[in-house]
Amino acid sequence: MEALSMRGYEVLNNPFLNKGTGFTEVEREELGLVGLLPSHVQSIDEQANQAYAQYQTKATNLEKRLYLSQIFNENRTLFFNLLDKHVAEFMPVVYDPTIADSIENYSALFVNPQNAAFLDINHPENIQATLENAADGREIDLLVVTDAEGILGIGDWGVQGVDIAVGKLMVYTAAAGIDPSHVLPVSIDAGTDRQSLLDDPAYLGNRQPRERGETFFNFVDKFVKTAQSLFPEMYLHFEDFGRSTATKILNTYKADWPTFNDDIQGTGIVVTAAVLGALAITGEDIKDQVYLTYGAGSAGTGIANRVLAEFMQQGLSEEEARQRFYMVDKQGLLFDDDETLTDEQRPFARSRAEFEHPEALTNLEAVVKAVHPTVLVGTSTNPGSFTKEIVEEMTANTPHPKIFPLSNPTRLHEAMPADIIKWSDGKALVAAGVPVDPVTYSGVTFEIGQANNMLVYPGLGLGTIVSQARILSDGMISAAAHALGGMVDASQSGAPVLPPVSSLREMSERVAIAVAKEAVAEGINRKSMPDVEAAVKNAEWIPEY
Ligand SMILES: NC(=O)c1ccc[n+]([C@@H]2O[C@H](COP(=O)([O-])OP(=O)(O)OC[C@H]3O[C@@H](n4cnc5c(N)ncnc54)[C@H](O)[C@@H]3O)[C@@H](O)[C@H]2O)c1
Ligand SMILES: O=C(O)C[C@H](O)C(=O)O
Ligand SMILES: [Mn+2]
Repeated sequence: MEALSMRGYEVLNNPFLNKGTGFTEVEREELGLVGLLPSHVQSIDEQANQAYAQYQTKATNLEKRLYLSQIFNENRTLFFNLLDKHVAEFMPVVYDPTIADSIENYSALFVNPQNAAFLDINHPENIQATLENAADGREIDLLVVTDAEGILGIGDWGVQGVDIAVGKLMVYTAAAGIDPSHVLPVSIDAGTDRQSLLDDPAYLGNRQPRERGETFFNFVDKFVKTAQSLFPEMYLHFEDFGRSTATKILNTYKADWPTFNDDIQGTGIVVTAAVLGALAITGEDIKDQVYLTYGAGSAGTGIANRVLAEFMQQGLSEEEARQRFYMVDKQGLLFDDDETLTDEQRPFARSRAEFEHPEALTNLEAVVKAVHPTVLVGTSTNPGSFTKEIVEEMTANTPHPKIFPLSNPTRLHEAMPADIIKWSDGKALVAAGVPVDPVTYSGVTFEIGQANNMLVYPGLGLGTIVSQARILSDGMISAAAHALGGMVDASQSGAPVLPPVSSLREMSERVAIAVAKEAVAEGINRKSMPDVEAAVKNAEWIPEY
């Protein structure tokens, strides 16, 4: 960034350069800031303490988020310094679940475009100018793009979904020290099928039905090719695309460019790590597990593929591994004679001949009774669907059921961890998509792991960016799952199946090192890395002046 060519208000109004009252007297002289600020020079710690005191006066999480966004809009360094000091407390406010409220209210709350690139489906000719304008001469290493067709579990939010790209990038910096001046959030405004937005006079996006098919895919392709030519070092992260486009887009680009789909791959890694963590606690063998997906969309099938790969890595043939997987979606257990199956579901579909009464397997409870899962993962967006009966049934058939309700935000969780622990008489190992408080049951305090892709995507991105890996390989993804899965404390009763969010930085660094080492081992790093650990540590941006 051409910091020194800017002066006065240009500097104060640039969130990547602004230090506010933190500018020293010398800097004020040099940058034409004399008289533009109150005279007292504050340290970043003083600024952060003052901001934290203000933060605490805000009544709701959404108000807290808006307050922090204001700091983000004005001074990125201060924002990330503050986030660093209070990471576990701020994460639910900056990110999930509060981010869902900010997306739903984006147009009404709009004050600042937050340096995002807003691509308009009606103007493919503007893609290049949009990306160039938004990058504003900055080198871009990381781009998070959403078309917002499937925001969390809350569906299509049109241009308002841009907040998920901004929010995911906040987590990249907070967790893995990605330099916030080297990132770009991107919204593809392809219209929306949400009638309430189309009817809302305050809605800030295109008021038209969502564009699909060839027009949509051609637009995405033009965007990807343009971004690749403008930002040749870029790691490309796709977020919250719809079930019918997410895998297709990932598969189009992943063999030639470092491309990542967070819902499919990030969630796959975190849940694999959670399964490995749970098995480390119970001492069970992965080969004895029976895995049931509830909600077989992008996340559900992405997770199942990653856990399946882990079964195979641990010695099962593909056929043996597939025998241990079942999938339930709206229609019930997925059968191979069902013509509505998606391409991603089909390999997991079962034969009706395996069951005495296949016609009865149209709901989760019936399937749980028939297949006796030991692992149940919810990515269905169907709240309350892991009932007492289901949890009791699993507990009757396996000593330690592993039950992970992952649908976000909180109101969509398939069950709340406290209920699962109660219904299983303290036997279940639970992880949830959002942060939840520890649960005390029969004298044991259970810490609940947060099986959210935030635990892994920042480190995965950092490791890939630092090594300048040509692609994000399957081996790098597996290395990330193992790095995270090896971080549980099996000796402590009530231990979580995943490490706590308070150790996000340590986790991300560990994942980044494992991922970069794997890139080097595979020979796909474009940057030579004699000392991977040092390279990862040196790459981490520190939020100080
Ligand atoms: N914890 C995490 O890190 C994480 C990551 C990704 C997604 N998720 C959550 O998972 C959920 C799904 O996300 P996605 O991206 O896979 O969405 P998606 O739309 O691709 O998939 C949802 C699937 O659930 C199915 N479904 C809907 N209602 C159902 C019902 N009543 N019974 C059974 N199946 C039903 C849909 O048919 C679809 O196949 C969301 O709530 C999202 O927030 C969590
Ligand atoms: O955004 C999150 O909190 C996780 C995940 O990517 C989701 O779509 O729910
Ligand atoms: Mn997502």
